[in-house]
Order: sequence, then C-alpha cells, then structure tokens
Amino acid sequence: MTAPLAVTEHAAVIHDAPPADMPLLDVAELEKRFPVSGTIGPLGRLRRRMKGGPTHLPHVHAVDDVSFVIRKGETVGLVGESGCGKSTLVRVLTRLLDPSAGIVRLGGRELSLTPARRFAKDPDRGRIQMVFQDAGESINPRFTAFAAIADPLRRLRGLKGAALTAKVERAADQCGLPRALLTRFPHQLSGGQRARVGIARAVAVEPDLLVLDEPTAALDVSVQVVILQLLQTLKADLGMSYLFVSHDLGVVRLICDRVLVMYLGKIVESGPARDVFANPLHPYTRALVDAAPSLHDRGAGRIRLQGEPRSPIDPDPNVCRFYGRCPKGTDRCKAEMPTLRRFGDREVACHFAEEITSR
Ligand SMILES: Nc1ncnc2c1ncn2[C@@H]1O[C@H](COP(=O)(O)OP(=O)(O)OP(=O)(O)O)[C@@H](O)[C@H]1O
Repeated sequence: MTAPLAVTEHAAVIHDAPPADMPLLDVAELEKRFPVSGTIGPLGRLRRRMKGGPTHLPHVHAVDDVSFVIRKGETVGLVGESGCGKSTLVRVLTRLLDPSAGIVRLGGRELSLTPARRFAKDPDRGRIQMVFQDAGESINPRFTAFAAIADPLRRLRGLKGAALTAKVERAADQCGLPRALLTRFPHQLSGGQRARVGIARAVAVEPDLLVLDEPTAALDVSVQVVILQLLQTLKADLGMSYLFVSHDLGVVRLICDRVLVMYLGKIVESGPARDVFANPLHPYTRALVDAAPSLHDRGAGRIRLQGEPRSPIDPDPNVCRFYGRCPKGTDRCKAEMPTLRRFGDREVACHFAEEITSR
C-alpha cells in the first residue's frame, strides 16, 4: 500500500501536476453588488432616493451568480447590451474590483478571497492582464510608450536595467510597435500604435489569460482588422487564453471559440460561438443576433427588443430578468427564475428554450 503523502508533499504534487482537463479559469457563483446610496448622478435611470437607514441600502446586482470556465488556449466571448455587467465582471476578474461573493480559480488556485490590496503584492496577479477599450485613456499621458510597457514589468516582476529594457523591446517587437516609437508619449502616437502599446503592456508580463474589454471599439475599421489579426497571432505564439468583451457579434463569431451571453447580471446562454449565433436558444440571444448588422439578416420572425431592461436594483429573485421584454414570456417566467441548464455543449437559462429543446 502506498504511504499517504504528507500535506506539503501532497500540495507539491497538486501544484506540479494539475489534471489535464483542469480549466485555466474557473469562476463559480460570482457576485458583485454596488450599494445605491442617495442618488447615483451619472447613472441617470438608476437615480433613486434612499428611504431606509444603512441596513436598508438597496443594491445594484451588477454580476449575479455567474459561473463559467475558460480552458487553456480558448478565446471566450462575452456579449450583452450596455449595462448588463460585462465591465464589472471583467474588473472583478482582474481585481480592479473586489467581488461581493464567489470563487475564482486560476490554474486551480483560488483568487477571490484574497483582498485586492494583498493581491496587489501577489506575483500571480500578472497571470491575468487586461487590455482596455481606449489605450489612449488607460495609459498615463505622462508615460512614454517605453514607460507604459515597463510599468507592470517593474511592479509585478521587479525588473530593472538591461533586463527590463530587453523585455520591453521584446514585447514591442511582438506587438509590431517599432522601437523608435518607444520614446513617444501617447498623444504622439496613432490610435493603432496606442492599441499596440496597450497590448504590449499586457503581454510583456507573459500572462496566461488576457481580458480584452472592447479592444478595438475606439479604432477605425481598417485598423481594427489589423489589431484583431495581431491578437490572433499573439495568442497562437504565446499560448494565452482570451476573454473577449465585445458589442460586435460578427467579430465574436469570427474569433471566439465559445461565447457567454449576459443579461442584467446573469449568463443566460453559452456555447460554441458559431452554434449560438446560428441557432440561438434564448430569446434574448435571438434578439441580439437579429439586431446585429454584422450577422446575416434573419428576415421574418425577427425578434426586436422592446422596452427597457428591468431595474438591476434588488431584482426579484423569482422573476426571469428578461420577463417583460421577452416575446416568449409566460406566467412561469414571472414565478420561477430559470437556471442555466445544459443541452449538449450549450447552456441556457430559459423555460421556453427548455420546452422546445425537449420536444
Ligand atoms: N460603481 C458603481 N456603482 C453603482 N452601480 C454601478 C457601478 N458600476 C456599474 N454599476 C451598474 O452596474 C451595472 C452593470 O454595469 P457595467 O458597466 O458592468 O455594464 P456593461 O455591460 O459593461 O456596460 P457597457 O457595455 O456600457 O460598458 C449597471 O446597472 C451599472 O449602472
């Protein structure tokens, strides 16, 4: 009989040999709520007077019980209307925000319960990097391109001198940014060059997962194509996984292996991107596809979204979030919140979809 491993030996075995099928990122029951105090000026439609004391604070449920995985080498798309919680979700994953609840594991190691401040000193933090929508806004205007790319290498890897310069130049080369431009400030660069700086800054620390929040939305169409090609090349060369947030379903269909569809803080459908867009199961996904000019025109039977989403403030846990806007909604949808159910390699949270797939 094999002697039981001592705890430390056991931990080492787990660390050295993760199971082959272990996902790179494993997100379980993630929640992010924002307290609504008095009025929230810029959030217009959420403006609301606080009636009770602090114990009665209402909350915006921006991310509500979200679970998904990303496997090594996968590109997963995250789509949904403005305000559905995409940015909040990725900001929690990249630890710009602390979660209210839930677990995030990266390569089997739990991250969520580490407070953001402590996590800032954790060398593992560099394993998830973010590329922001507008590199011009996310890069410090007083930093040259060199300083912008060097910053995370200094902070997260403690590099300096020749080693730092070598890593910065390597990242610039990988991202097609001429070294001569490294001395320039953001305002002296074109939109495409700034996007390359933003990407170089993220890949310089050799992350496992790149979170891309609308990385090409601020660029001209021709530049978008070039940057998307660069991202594809980098992924293949460096073996990274991507979480790709986008409003452009055409791009998501093109570059993503799988897609997560989010509505009012919840994942309502997920599956292989091509299948989901070719045959949406959730009426909300169907409406998104029908409204996307970059996908085919579905003609008759199109679903057009009517009305406003329900309020994200303390939503009724028993009512489907899409009820009221959904053309397929029934009494069951306002009495019982549908949960994600698996159909083959798809998952969908919808009573109607459940009925038609079981016929
Ligand atoms: N700091 C905050 N305080 C209160 N509510 C917030 C805060 N940040 C976001 N929210 C709310 O959380 C919900 C989700 O917002 P979020 O920005 O994550 O959506 P989104 O899908 O990324 O939208 P967009 O595509 O426009 O960026 C919205 O109702 C938003 O108003």
